[in-house]
Amino acid sequence: MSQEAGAQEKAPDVLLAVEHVSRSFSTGASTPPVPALKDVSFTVRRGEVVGLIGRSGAGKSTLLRCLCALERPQEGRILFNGQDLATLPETRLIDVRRRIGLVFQHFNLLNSRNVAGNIALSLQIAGWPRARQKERVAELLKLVGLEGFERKYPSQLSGGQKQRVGIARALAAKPDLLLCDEATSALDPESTAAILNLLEEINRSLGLTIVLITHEMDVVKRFARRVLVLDHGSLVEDGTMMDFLRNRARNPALSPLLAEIQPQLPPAYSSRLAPLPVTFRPEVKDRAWEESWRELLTRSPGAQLIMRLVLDSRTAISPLFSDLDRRFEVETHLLQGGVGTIGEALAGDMIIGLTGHRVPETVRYLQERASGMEVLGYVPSDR
Ligand SMILES: Nc1ncnc2c1ncn2[C@@H]1O[C@H](COP(=O)(O)OP(=O)(O)OP(=O)(O)O)[C@@H](O)[C@H]1O
Repeated sequence: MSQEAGAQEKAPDVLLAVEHVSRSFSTGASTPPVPALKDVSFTVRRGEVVGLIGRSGAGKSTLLRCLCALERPQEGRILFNGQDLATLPETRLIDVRRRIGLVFQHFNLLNSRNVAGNIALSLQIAGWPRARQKERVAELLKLVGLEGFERKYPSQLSGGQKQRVGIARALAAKPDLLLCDEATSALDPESTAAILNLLEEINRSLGLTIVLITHEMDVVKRFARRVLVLDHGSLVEDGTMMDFLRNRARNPALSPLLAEIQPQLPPAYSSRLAPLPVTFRPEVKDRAWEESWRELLTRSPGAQLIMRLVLDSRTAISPLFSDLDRRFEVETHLLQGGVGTIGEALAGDMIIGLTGHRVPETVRYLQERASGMEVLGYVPSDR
């Protein structure tokens, strides 16, 4: 049995398997090659919606080009429907590319063709008989909410409408995978929300696998159930949005991305935030840390311990703050954030201040209950 057939048999629900993919670019004889992707591995199951995020230069475009077989990795395999795009002959790659629909940031519509003509172009390229093209175009216009727009030209459409045409064109030949490259980055917030809703609807109704590549954290938070994070060419996270929030403290690469969506300490507090005399280490039952808090209170009675808390849906809706007051006689101040929807579930993401003598016990108690926690420091008493 070939390696390819073996991979497909092992996991028939896996549409895409990226295995140890590396790609670098040479920029001249005297300079070392620039690594764009370093040993990247992940799989995407059929019907999944995955958000792939990274800052500028993280390697997103390079990965996208490898996924749609426009570029080959120097190392590793990219199995799409069990076929390795890294080694498949060019003649067979043409068929593979037809199984992948691409949605672009700047829509890439032909201005000389009307809406119907732009969508039909995909069908012509895929060799659909002319008689079936008209019916398929009508079906697609209905799907993307553009019935009655077939004779309009791109110049007569808004950005959101152009992207709907782009999505219809990408779906025309019934691909197995929809790859969206910064599909909402050129749109205003309202059109972004509408396009993300449309993609969600398409995933639900057609069961289509979608990989959305973006640098916008807000888009991923809103859309994807699973998040992949690229940083300097390496895959540094693969999990749910909640995993992502939980791991913030552990993985410094995530902080700048999460700063876009997570609550930040208000300036009145951040300007006074000081490091604790002894760092809280969640893994150690540390007497020195507990004693240092009591000693700090003698110098600054009423000091507030400042921490970031991530709560799962059950804890987020529980009366947690009054529970802390009852158990430990601490006051809890909600400084920023609260409870909202993350991915598909309700969750808490907040910054709180704790005052009281039993703050160390409270922090340990929260440690057991919170999905994620980070002690940021303390703010001295202003009394
Ligand atoms: N053709 C190329 N020649 C030389 N270097 C390249 C080439 N393509 C990409 N790179 C380099 O590879 C790295 C990753 O680039 P890539 O375009 O994949 O990142 P990106 O995450 O898509 O960034 P952006 O969000 O800014 O588009 C960068 O350091 C980039 O300069």
